[in-house]
Amino acid sequence: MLASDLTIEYPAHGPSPAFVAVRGLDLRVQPGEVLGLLGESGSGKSTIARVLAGQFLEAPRGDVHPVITGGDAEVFGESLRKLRRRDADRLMFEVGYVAQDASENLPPNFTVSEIVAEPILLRDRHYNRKALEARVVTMVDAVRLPLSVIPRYPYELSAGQRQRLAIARALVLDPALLIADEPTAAIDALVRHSIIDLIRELQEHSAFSALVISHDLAVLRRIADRIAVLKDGVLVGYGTIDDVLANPLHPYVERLASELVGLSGASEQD
Ligand SMILES: Nc1ncnc2c1ncn2[C@@H]1O[C@H](COP(=O)(O)OP(=O)(O)OP(=O)(O)O)[C@@H](O)[C@H]1O
Repeated sequence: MLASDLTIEYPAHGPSPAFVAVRGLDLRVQPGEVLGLLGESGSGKSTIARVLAGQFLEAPRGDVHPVITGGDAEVFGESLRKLRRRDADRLMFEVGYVAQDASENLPPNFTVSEIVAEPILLRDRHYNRKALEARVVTMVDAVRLPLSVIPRYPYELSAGQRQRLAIARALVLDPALLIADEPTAAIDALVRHSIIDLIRELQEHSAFSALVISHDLAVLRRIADRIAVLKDGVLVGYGTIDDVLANPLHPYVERLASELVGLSGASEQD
């Protein structure tokens, strides 16, 4: 994945004027790398995730979808600026996407089995049923869910289990790139690390590239090889976590670095 001078805008709608959410972004996720995208609320992280996952050609009723108004991004050589509906469907099968609210938006009337199997059937509705069942078992097991959840519905699972289910669904087609938007946001602190460690473990096993988004540096420290720091839609830090924090190029990064020093000072005193 390569973004060059990428600018993304929400067009004017109703009384709301047009809004540039991401400006002049240069970003690359290398093959097999986990890149962390860090930034405070409203900095444009979800907009980038949605665009890079190719899920920006449609918007929910009454809303607008983001538009690439400058530069471009390429995902597996596909220009997102020129993306058409047909290409977006194909991209959906190549990029695993865990949206920010994925675990809360799982189809309520589908069982775990149907939810994990759905992307396979969308790609090939004649897929062999026995192979499909076997793939569901493999994925449920891979995300460390008990096989007893297979006939259950999302509302019967805990928030952490639903998140594992969303990850299983995103990875069922063996994507070469995973985009995970705040994968630990809806989960209590105790389970948070286990979800992040699970993504890292799956990534190491299957060697996919990943863009993991979080507002929490501690989360990214656990998983990312490098980070990109976003502030008000602009990249203000990019590199290994240690390099970015050691050479802050923006007051926001400086603040992050000093907060971290404060934290480690506090833990030394404990
Ligand atoms: N549909 C929309 N129309 C207009 N502006 C929008 C729309 N969706 C998001 N924005 C604006 O774009 C900016 C970036 O939003 P985005 O959701 O990408 O941020 P974020 O970093 O993911 O925030 P959070 O961590 O809170 O999810 C925000 O200022 C937001 O208000």
